[in-house]
Amino acid sequence: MKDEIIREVYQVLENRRDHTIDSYTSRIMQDDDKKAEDKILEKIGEEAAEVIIASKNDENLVSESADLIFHTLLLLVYKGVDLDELFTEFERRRH
Ligand SMILES: N=c1c2ncn([C@@H]3O[C@H](COP(=O)(O)OP(=O)(O)OP(=O)(O)O)[C@@H](O)[C@H]3O)c2ncn1[C@@H]1O[C@H](COP(=O)(O)O)[C@@H](O)[C@H]1O
Repeated sequence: MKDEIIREVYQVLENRRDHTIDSYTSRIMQDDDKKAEDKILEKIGEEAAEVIIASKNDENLVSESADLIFHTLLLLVYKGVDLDELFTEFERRRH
């Protein structure tokens, strides 16, 4: 199933967090305490703005949304949230 890619990427990000390598996600998560979190939060802010612009211009909406979702997942991994917590939250809201 295509939606398995989210779980797959999440696992890669957890791995990057726990086993440092020379890569974008690994590097951003290894920054000292507050700095790492601030960098990820800054990216989320930028990507959110890019989604707004993409929507208004009817251009690159899928790609910009993927960037925003990706960086949100990165934040959850950095903060130690289990992916199932996110899925459970969506299930809880389902009516
Ligand atoms: N899905 C993504 C993904 N989406 C976006 N990005 C990166 O996020 C960064 C910021 O995106 P931007 O659009 O802001 O690009 P930019 O303006 O060049 O960014 P800056 O670095 O200059 O801020 C870029 O370096 C993108 O390559 C991603 N990097 C990684 N992944 C996934 O995460 C996994 C682990 O990544 P690595 O740590 O690179 O191995 C990969 O296998 C992928 O599946």
